[in-house]
Amino acid sequence: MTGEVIRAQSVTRRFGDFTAVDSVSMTVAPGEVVGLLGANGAGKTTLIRILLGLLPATEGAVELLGGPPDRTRRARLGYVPQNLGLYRDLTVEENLSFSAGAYQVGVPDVPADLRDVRDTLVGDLALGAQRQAAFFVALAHQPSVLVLDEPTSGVDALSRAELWDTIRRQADNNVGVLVTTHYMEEAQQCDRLLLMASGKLVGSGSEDDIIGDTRAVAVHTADWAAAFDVLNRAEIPVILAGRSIRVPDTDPNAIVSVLDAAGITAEISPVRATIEERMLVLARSPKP
Ligand SMILES: Nc1ncnc2c1ncn2[C@@H]1O[C@H](COP(=O)(O)OP(=O)(O)OP(=O)(O)O)[C@@H](O)[C@H]1O
Repeated sequence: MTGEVIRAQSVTRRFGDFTAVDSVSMTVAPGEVVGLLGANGAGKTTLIRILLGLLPATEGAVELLGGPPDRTRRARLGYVPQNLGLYRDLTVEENLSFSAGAYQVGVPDVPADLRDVRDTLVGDLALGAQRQAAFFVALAHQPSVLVLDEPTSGVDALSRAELWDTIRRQADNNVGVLVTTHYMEEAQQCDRLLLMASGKLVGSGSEDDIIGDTRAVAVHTADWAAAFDVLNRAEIPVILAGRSIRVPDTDPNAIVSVLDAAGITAEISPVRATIEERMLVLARSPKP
């Protein structure tokens, strides 16, 4: 028996010849928010489904709340899957009643933000309100562990901030939270990060730990569109953010010579990579 709410020990999942999760060990403790990061297809959802006992591992062991992830332990879990897990042809209130019945708890009051739409079919709600409802339903039975698969995807910035307030309040009440996200500003709100690439856990710890010594080059030029085009054609991993050009994990001299050859004047400054750039580097060389 461990103090963690989630524990994976050398978990592997294969689909035929393909290894979706490759020998991953990780934990989530009560009261901490752990962010699970990785590019599309890195294996995050597959790992989550194994952790929750919804998919068997090919090898390795998982514990949810100190034991096998069976129905009894899942009753203490709040889970918001990517597709939200709500009944779209039931109203918000009906979803809440249904879930409360399944968990054998009283039906909580609909929160103020959702009161106007309590009698609306979930399928007719805007995505932000659907996500809010899914959160509320997942929390209604006061779970000890919360697992959120891209909980704020497609939600506006204000609703995102509110959902994160809710996540933080749960952790403050000693709930262990595992959350996947594609938003790097959200990754920064986690207590600890796990980074997956090609099924493997390739980084863990703080943002600094994840980035490690990965460097990037910032390219400043008035001809940013032409510079982007030329670098892209040279198969240099260039990123355009607004009018800023960044190139992770590449020799600055290679960038200068491609730009020189195209007659583009630019100022080049080596900088520390961001988490997104670290992920891009890993996605391009999937043998970490
Ligand atoms: N049932 C399955 N059969 C075959 N391959 C699968 C199955 N489920 C997942 N995969 C594959 O496993 C890999 C990991 O998928 P997974 O959904 O876990 O990634 P992810 O990191 O959650 O990606 P995303 O951010 O897009 O949700 C993908 O290549 C996916 O196609």
